[in-house]
Amino acid sequence: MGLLVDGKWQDRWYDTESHGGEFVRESAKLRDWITPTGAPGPNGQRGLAAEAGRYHLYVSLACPWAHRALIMRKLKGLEALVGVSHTSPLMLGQGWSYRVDEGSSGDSLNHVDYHHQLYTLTDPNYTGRVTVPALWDRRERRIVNNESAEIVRMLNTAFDELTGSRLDFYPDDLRDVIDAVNADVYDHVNNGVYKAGFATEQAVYEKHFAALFDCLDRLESRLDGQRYLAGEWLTEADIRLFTTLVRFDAVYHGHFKCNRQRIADFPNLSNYLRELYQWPGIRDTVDFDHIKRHYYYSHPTINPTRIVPVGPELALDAPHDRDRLTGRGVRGGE
Ligand SMILES: N[C@@H](CCC(=O)N[C@@H](CS)C(=O)NCC(=O)O)C(=O)O
Repeated sequence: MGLLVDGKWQDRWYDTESHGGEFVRESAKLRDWITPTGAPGPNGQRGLAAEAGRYHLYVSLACPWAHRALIMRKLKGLEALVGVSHTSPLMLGQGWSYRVDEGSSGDSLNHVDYHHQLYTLTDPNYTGRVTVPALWDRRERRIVNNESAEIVRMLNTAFDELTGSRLDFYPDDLRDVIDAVNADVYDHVNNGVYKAGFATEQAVYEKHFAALFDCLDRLESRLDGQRYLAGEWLTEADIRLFTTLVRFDAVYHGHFKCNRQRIADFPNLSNYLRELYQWPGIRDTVDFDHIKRHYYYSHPTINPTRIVPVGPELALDAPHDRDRLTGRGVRGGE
């Protein structure tokens, strides 16, 4: 694991020491947008036109951020239009790799061995962390965007003319509620598990542990009276929570020491997790072998033996009770 400095790869673990034991996530740097016509993005970002076959997603099947993009690609019917390559689950000295012998799909597009090479193809002097997901433009041979929250939004709308999909995971009238839930879930759950797990000071770990479970308690209550996070419609807020929940009992509970409870111990969250896991298409995007091998094998500061636990048994295919609440599916699909 490491990062690029002036285009040179350096094998370095996160620097928590200069932040008092805190893991501080770096903001994504590549922020262009795909739009239907190539018009600028919502905040004036450089726009690139949606075209069949032009863009390619580089993901890790282990990564919760990349997983958001994979789910959106699936649910929006983009599989024939946007290709995918996945890394090996093992993120070692050279970071994410496309070594087929280590479980990657390989990179049939650019034939790189390591994900950082895609960043230096984009900018030979790139400085920063080298993360998945990355959305690649085959025409300009560069990464368009490496922020999953934005990739999800682009996939939600940019290709609709080409696919005919009318599903809307970020409807106008629900944006305020989605944005508010996302902010809470991002800080305390999606990133919260990392802040607890990568902390190198006891007090820092305990602070993030408490904030994580306070947020899970809030979500548990919220989901008692409504089917999805924004109400009766499944939205991107649910997809963003799902990718952390589905990894929780298998990885975050043990590896990141987020062990006040398992998700299986929260009646509403566990039923909600099962409903989403069973949602047509979603189960196919979940790979527990990659998930478990990645975390337990790639973080030697946390798990130096690299032993990957065998359990737990997960019952994600068991029936759920969410039909007791009104659910209307995804907006646009009615
Ligand atoms: N803000 C980014 C974060 C992505 C991210 O941190 N991905 C992790 C994998 S789960 C990664 O590639 N980490 C490598 C590193 O930090 O060096 C996003 O949501 O797209």
